[in-house]
Amino acid sequence: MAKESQQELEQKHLDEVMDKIKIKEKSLDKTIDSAQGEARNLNFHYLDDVRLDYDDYSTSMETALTIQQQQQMLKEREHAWQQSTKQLDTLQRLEKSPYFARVDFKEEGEEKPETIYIGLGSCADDQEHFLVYDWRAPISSIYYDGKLGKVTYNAPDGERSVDMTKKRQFIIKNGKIENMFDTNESIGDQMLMNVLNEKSSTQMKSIVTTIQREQNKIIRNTSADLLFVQGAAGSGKTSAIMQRVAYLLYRYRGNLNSGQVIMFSPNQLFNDYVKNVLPEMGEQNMVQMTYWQFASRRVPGMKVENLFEQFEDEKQDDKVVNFENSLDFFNAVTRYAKHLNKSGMLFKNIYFKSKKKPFFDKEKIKEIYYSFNENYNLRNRIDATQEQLITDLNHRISSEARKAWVSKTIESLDPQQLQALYDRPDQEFESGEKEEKFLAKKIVTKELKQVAKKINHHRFLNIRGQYLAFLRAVPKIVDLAKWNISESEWQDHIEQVKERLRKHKIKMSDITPYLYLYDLMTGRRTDYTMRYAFIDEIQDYTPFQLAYLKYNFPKAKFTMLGDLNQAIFTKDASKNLLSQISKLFDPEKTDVVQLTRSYRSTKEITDFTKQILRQGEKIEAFDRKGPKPAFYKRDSIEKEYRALEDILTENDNQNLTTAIITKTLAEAKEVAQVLKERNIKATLIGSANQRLVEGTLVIPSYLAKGLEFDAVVAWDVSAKQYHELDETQLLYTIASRAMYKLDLTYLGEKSPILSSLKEGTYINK
Ligand SMILES: Nc1ncnc2c1ncn2[C@@H]1O[C@H](COP(=O)(O)OP(=O)(O)OP(=O)(O)O)[C@@H](O)[C@H]1O
Repeated sequence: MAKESQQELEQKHLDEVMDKIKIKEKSLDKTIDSAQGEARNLNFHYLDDVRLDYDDYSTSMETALTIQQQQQMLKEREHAWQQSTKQLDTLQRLEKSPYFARVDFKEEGEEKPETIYIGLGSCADDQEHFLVYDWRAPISSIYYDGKLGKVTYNAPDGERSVDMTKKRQFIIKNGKIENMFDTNESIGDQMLMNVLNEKSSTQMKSIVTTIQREQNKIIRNTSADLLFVQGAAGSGKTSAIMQRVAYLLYRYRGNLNSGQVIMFSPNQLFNDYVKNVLPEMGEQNMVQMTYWQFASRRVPGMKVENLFEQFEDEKQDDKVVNFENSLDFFNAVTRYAKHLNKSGMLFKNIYFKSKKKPFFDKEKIKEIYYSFNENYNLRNRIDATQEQLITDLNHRISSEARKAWVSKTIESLDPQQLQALYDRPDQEFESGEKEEKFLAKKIVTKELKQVAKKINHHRFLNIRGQYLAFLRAVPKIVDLAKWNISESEWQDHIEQVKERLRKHKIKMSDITPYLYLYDLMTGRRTDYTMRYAFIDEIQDYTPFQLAYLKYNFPKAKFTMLGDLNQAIFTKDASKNLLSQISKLFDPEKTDVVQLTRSYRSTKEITDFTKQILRQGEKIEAFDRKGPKPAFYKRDSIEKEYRALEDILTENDNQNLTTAIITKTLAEAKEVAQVLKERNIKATLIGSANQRLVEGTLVIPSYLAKGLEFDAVVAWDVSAKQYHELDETQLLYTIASRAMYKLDLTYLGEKSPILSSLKEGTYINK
């Protein structure tokens, strides 16, 4: 049959489905209205029906039962109502474009193929016959996974095999089939091309209709404890995670909710960028935070080095930092904490009234702490110490009541305050002395509450001191020579940490060991609620941080995604990250997936950017055409700015959104300022707390992570700016943000990192 008439038939089917959806919507609307009405009614009569008669004991039991029954009914109604609203929500999403694919397949032994349509949600007609299958349903997997012929998928009762006879894709807009393709490939390139040709936006899009086979593997993996995805820039790692979360929430619905899924993302801007993907698929967003937020909310009194400081601090890459980021160091903390069970725990005095004489002396606390036998672990020890201190505190109430400050306090009270101390207004006492004793006790008990609070909050622990003591003990635990660190270098480091702690500051490389030590010392309970943890841009994490995350979320399965070529914080140390991480997980339960095809950029840009990476990493370009990347060599800053102006005008004329990406924040500020003076509208993204907006942006490299733009201007890629070999990853990250057009300006000499590009893969302008 000609495509035309096929399309007519499909349009007819589509019209029928849409009609049925509309009818369903109407009936659901009614159900919701009446459920709401009933709930309201129930609430309204609630107070009438429940006659609260608590004075009479015999009826109070009855009252309680009535309340319970009423509440149960309300809950059920509410549940039905919620179900219906959820369904209505799905239908409304399906209404305009109910599905995007069709597959025909024959079950074994069957003659006639079955046809199913796949869309963003499921919908069945009144006879419970599915009009549309959710893309996450087991059977839908064959659409993404296989070619025509024999294919298998995982049904709830195990693997099933079917013969797929047709695979058809639709582009449907407002109820009309605009185009359709029959394909044998996983997902036809034509459909993908259509999607990829769309313009960039400030919000990430869902890729449901064109998920690729390799990506599907990531999305539907349920067996691995650690799923590690190494993927080139633009290969859809982030997109795949978002789809995976949606998939998991569907697959385990009823048992898994979005609050049990956590995602660590590179920065707040990025969170903003992806925030609509899940809601558009009808799911709630997971818990999302940056590692910095995760760490710093635990230490409210301290200033943790932030992204900006971390990036702009030149000395980041030294050997001490590398050591502190390692698993060796993690193990050192673990060993040190174990040893604390025998000795070495430090304590602080607890003061009350007098600043000179402690109320509880640290030596005394230590004695209590170590008085418990060896079977105690650190957590029990702290609990038992806390209990003992509270008991001691209570014993000291009488002796404290005899102190001078107490009678002075009583004298200073006004009649009202004094009155408030009595149990009853007309309380009588045998003698004045007894009365005074009574009041003194009251005052002391009240005042000692501060001490009790300190005890209960474990203020007797000396966490900072303990961290420093640990650092001092490190040379005894680890052979520092192995890390090429001398005794005196280590001592210097300790002094620096000490000095920073004194100012309530801590570096990124110290905060995680600090928290880990604290957790072990106090036996803080780790987070058992999280079932899935996602870590994007894994290359910017240290093995220590990953080990800590694993410790902190013991029940979670991990999905880690990254591109070791984009390590802009950990640089070369990231190269052996994978081998370090794999030590943390059972190898049997670790799956590694490689994504090599890059979807973000045109072939011209991908072919250009991959040359920046010397090792000739496996990166395949997707065959989409665009202009070749262009270099603008200029010999004065004025001319460089003029070139920038020309590029921006050209991009504007082509309706492309441009991001000017600079190396540092200071540069970004400067470029934004100059553009302003020249009356060119551009928004400076100077902090991760800002919003992405439409129009031209000026943004420093480390904030551009994970984002993408129609056009990128890599500002000043001169030899002066990028000269270290380990800045390769940085340049690669910048250049690979471009989807369609990439321009690179520089003053004087081009960076040596860009010197061996093949001729013909770029132009000079
Ligand atoms: N299967 C797909 N269908 C359509 N578009 C896709 C697909 N996979 C990826 N893309 C698109 O490619 C672009 C890059 O995807 P994404 O940001 O997820 O890649 P990434 O691997 O996280 O990149 P990076 O590491 O560089 O940040 C996005 O615009 C995304 O929509």
